Amino acid sequence: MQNFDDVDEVDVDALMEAMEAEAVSKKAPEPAVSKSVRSEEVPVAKAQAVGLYDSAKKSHEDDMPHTAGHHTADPFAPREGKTLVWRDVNMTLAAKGSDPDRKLLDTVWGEVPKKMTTAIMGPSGAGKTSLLNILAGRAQSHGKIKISSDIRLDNFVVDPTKIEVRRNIAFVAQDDSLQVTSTPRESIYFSAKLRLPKSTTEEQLRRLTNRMLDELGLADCADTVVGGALIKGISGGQRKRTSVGVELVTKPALVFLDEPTSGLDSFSAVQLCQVLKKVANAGASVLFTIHQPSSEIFNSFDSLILMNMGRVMYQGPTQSVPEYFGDRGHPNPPHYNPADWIMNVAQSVAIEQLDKDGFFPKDDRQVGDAFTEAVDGKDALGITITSRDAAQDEDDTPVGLDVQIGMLFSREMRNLRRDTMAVGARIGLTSFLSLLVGIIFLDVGEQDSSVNEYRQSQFGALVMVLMMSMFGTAQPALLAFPEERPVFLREYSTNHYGVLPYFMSRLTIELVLTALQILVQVLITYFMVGFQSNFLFFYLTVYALAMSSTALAVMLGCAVEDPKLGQEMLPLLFVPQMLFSGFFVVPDLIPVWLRWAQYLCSLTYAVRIAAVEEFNRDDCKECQHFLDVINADPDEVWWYWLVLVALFIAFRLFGLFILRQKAEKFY
Ligand SMILES: Nc1ncnc2c1ncn2[C@@H]1O[C@H](COP(=O)(O)OP(=O)(O)OP(=O)(O)O)[C@@H](O)[C@H]1O
Repeated sequence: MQNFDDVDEVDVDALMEAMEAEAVSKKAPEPAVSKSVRSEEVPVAKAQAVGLYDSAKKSHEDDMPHTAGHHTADPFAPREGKTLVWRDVNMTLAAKGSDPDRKLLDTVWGEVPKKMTTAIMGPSGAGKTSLLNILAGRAQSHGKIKISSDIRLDNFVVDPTKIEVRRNIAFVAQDDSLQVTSTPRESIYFSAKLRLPKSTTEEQLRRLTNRMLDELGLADCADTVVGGALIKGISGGQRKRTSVGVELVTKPALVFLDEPTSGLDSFSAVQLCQVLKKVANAGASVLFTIHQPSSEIFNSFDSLILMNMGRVMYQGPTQSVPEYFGDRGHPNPPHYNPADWIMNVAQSVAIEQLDKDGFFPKDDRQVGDAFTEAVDGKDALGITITSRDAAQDEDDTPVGLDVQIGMLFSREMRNLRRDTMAVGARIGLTSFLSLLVGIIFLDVGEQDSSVNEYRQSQFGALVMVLMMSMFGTAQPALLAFPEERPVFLREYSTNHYGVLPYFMSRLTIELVLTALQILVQVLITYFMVGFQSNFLFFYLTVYALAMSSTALAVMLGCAVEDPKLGQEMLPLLFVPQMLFSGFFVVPDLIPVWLRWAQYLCSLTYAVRIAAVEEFNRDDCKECQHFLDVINADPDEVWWYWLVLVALFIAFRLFGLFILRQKAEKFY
């Protein structure tokens, strides 16, 4: 064999020939990029490495045109692939007490070549998920975790934590985060509609969706809701396949999946792997972690990365695995599933012994200089530089904000229609509490307000109705976002829609739902208590307070990750409001240094507006005095309205800001 010590000087064609000869003997699927780096194969590895980086440069020349595949209704249409290469990926957990630093990933290297399926295997805790997350931009240094890496996409250095890069990677996480009230058909269509170019016709979207459902064996449950903890729906395996379909329908060039076959029966697992293979054949690079594959599934992978204790124990073509292990003293016993065998070796043989046996190959690929300039006018994401500024190719234009808001809104409406229990419980509870208040304060509003006791009760009824609207609407709003968070994060990070359309569609739903809830509440209490204010004015006041309270709750919901924590924090935001309402303590008696806080309380303003409307009567001097005591000035009602609306807008904007900050983080 030739001496390839000086790879930089070597004739690439000769190297390719040598590599092909080697690959033929091993029946490697795609010798141009696949590698095995045991010591006697170093020349081949180097040749492949040269091929790898050379192919990265050439990829722009010999690939399909950029828009290829966009305009067909075939989810397996040919596409421009991308090669992802990485080296020196390190992840360290900083020392704690007397424990030293712990290397969770140690100088990990590898690649996902285009047109191939690459599996990451390894014992539990080996670092598979951590590696996948780093490559997908879903992990970053934070707290005690330090991460460093050199990741290249078609030989451009990229930082996958950047949303632009992440959006080019179709990612199927281990936990399925699907909208529980959507069906698999609706979920896949939703993804296709929002992520494929605007020019894709409805007919194409429908056919793409149907094809995806058929390929993944989901045709029988295509119109059953996904379901969740409270709603009965499709099975766990069907959910998993739906998650895969949601990503694959967009014809991605890079597909990452975290344990896509877990929870699937063996038939469905094979079916899914065949689908992944088809996607790879279409040009995509497919990378996934997998636990205990059957030998049939194992042999279907083109390439394997075996991780052990945060290090790369093997990297190369799957077909070479038995030989690689055999050469190192661990031959695969006859009729033994090679996947089980290599896991067995990885887990039962001491790491020092494995080192001695010659596992854990070093990365001796010749990593050339990364591209810094666009190749053929295209950058790392395969986007023509000019089209970044102005979408040159009309057909490639993504859908606009209108479509995003429309799709999100109709999904929310569908959610309301299907989750009747949640809406029913909300309206039912409101009716019950309103009736209770109505019975307790029956006709109180019709009594003589100049009598101190009656006036106190009237004011009590007023504050009670307002507080009820505050809690009754804030609670569901607070819980809604943390519950929906996983779905939002997945969809946002995979480029379904922006933060603003999501926020707007949620706001619209809240406006409608809250209007209905408050109408029920006001209809019951207004007439039973016998309030003296104008009905419409009373309704608007209660509604404005409810919207401002939901804005505060949504802000809190966006800030906390755990719904339980949010619920516990709710009293912290609302109890002070009650104290400043003027009902429990006259504002002038509150310590001066704390009084400023009342200006942040929407309840204070709503109480003042409602009190002025109820008690500002010329025939009742006591009422005028009462308004003075609670600091409700009839001449300043417009000002109270202004603050109430301003608080609503401020809380909403702040919520939007927090959501935007959090949307880009996964850790
Ligand atoms: N944020 C973190 N903080 C502390 N340790 C972490 C963190 N993330 C990962 N680890 C540790 O890193 C190691 C690798 O974890 P990882 O989840 O990547 O393994 P895995 O191979 O995917 O395991 P499994 O097959 O069980 O999912 C584990 O020991 C895990 O405890």
